[in-house]
Amino acid sequence: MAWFSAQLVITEPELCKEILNNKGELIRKESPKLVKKLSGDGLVATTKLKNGQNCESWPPMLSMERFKKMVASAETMLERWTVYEGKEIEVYEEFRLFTSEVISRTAFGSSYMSMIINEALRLYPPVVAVIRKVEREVRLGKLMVPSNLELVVSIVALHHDPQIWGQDVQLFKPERFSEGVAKATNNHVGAFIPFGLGPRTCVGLNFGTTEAKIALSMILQRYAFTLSPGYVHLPLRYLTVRPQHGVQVMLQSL
Ligand code: HEM
Repeated sequence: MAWFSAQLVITEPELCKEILNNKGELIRKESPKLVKKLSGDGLVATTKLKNGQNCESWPPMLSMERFKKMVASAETMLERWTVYEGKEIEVYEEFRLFTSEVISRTAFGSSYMSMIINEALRLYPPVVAVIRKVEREVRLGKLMVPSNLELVVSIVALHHDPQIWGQDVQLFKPERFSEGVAKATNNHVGAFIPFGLGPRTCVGLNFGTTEAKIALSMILQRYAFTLSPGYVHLPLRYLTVRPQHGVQVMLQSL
């Protein structure tokens, strides 16, 4: 736990769990202006309209137009299939590249690919921290926290705590997750939270991880790739964490 200007930065898994599990009566979600523009107040927020009625706010980034773009490739496939209307479709060709192994890996998690994705999200969590504001004085563990204080749940600190992950915390070791997240974190529920925790958990969790698995499966079926010697490792936080100079790879067609 540490002060960062007027904000209290929380790094203990138990406290983080307690804060994020709060349903918002005592500890409210607080987002930087830019994030608010994208995600509004989140999905569980209710705002008062001018006529006094309540209305559920819908995050701008979840607009229908954006969803349509996200599922564009599936739409293209479906469009191609419209010419087959009324006939049986030979789907084998469409799915030829999706071997049963890839499909089961993609669909049923617990694979080396899930371990790789978890380890990447551990070392480089795209969202480094989430912020909450204390509405009314509240007890957190042994602390009495006054109202209006901003709490920063530091995801990046939790993910780099050697007491949880061991002395090799800085190494990229997907095997940590070979027996699941609970085992990897020694049952510290709040220690691995790339998508947040509690009532405000990311709604894109399944979409995001499935999309990554499908994209990776498709690439790995067609190409082998190695990192280019020109790659410079420089993770940068600009709203989310990203490689400042991109990731240059050398592709070899299989
Ligand atoms: C690797 C990809 C992603 C990561 C690491 C991520 C991470 C997060 C985190 C940490 C939160 C919790 C914020 C908080 O507690 O204050 C969150 C919330 C949210 N995420 Fe994601 N996210 C990802 C992808 C997505 C995608 C693809 C979508 C949309 C399809 C999405 C939609 C949302 C929304 C709407 C919320 C707000 C939920 C609420 O406050 O009720 N995210 N995300």
